[in-house]
Amino acid sequence: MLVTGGAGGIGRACVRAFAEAGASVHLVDVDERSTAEAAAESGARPHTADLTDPAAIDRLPSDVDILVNNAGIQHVAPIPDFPPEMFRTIQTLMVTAPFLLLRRVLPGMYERGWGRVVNISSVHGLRASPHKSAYVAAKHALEGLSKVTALEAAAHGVTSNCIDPGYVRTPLVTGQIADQARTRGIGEDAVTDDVFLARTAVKRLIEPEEVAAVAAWLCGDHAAYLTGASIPVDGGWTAA
Ligand SMILES: NC(=O)c1ccc[n+]([C@@H]2O[C@H](COP(=O)([O-])OP(=O)(O)OC[C@H]3O[C@@H](n4cnc5c(N)ncnc54)[C@H](O)[C@@H]3O)[C@@H](O)[C@H]2O)c1
Repeated sequence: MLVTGGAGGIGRACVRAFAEAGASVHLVDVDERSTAEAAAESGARPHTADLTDPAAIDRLPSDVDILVNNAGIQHVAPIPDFPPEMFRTIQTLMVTAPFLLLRRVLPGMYERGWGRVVNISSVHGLRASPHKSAYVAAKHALEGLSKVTALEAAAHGVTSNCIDPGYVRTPLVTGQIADQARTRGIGEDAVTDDVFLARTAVKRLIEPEEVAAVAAWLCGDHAAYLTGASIPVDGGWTAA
C-alpha cells in the first residue's frame, strides 16, 4: 500500500495503523527528515518525492493494492489577495497528483481484482469557508474524482471513498492556532474554542489516529459495498 504525505499528522497515523495491521507500506512525502523518522518508527519504505512534480510520481511504485491520497497544504487569503501560483500549486498537489497516482495504480488493482482508494478530503470538500478558495476548490474536486473512480472501478473489485475530517490535531492546525493566538494576543485554548470548535458538537480536536482508524476500516473486505461515499469524521460539524 502507499500513503502520500505519510510523514505528517494524518498520513503518519495511517502509516502506523496499516503497518501495525501487517501491511507492507510505501510512505511518500516531500519532507526528507520526517520521512526518514516516520519510516524508522513504522518499518515503512520511505520515498522522498515532491508530488507537484509528475516525474517524481512516475518514479513511485505502481504495484500497490491500497492508495491513500493524503498529502495536502493550505493557504489562507481572500480571493483578491490569493497568489495565483499558490492556487495552482494547491490544485496540482491535491487534485492532479491523486489523478496521476490513480493512473499508475488502478491497472494493477484491476488485474488483481481487488483494491482500495482512500482520499483524505475535508469538511471543506462538502462545504466552504471564506479565505480558503484553493483548498475548498481542491477538496471539492477530490470528492468528484473519488466518485468517478468509484463508478469506473467497482466492476474490478476496487472501492474509492473520501474521509472528511473537521479539525485534526496536526501541525497544519496547531500552526494556525498558534498564529491566531499570537495575532489576537489571546491564549491558544481560547482560539481553539472560539474558532476551531465553534461549529462542532464534540468539543475537542480530532486525533489523527481517529482518522486513520476509519481509513483502515475502509480497507477491509467487510467494506466492499461501501464506495463513492464521503464519510465525515467531524464531531457533528456537518450534521448541524
Ligand atoms: N489537520 C486537519 O485539521 C485536517 C482536516 C481535514 C482534512 N485534512 C487533510 O488531511 C491531509 C493531511 O493533513 P495533515 O493535517 O496531516 O497535514 P500535515 O501538514 O501534518 O501533513 C501533510 C504532509 O504532506 C506533506 N506534503 C506537503 N506538500 C507535499 C508535496 N508537494 N509532496 C509530497 N508531500 C507533501 C507534508 O510534508 C506533510 O508531511 C491533507 O490533505 C489535509 O487537507 C486535514
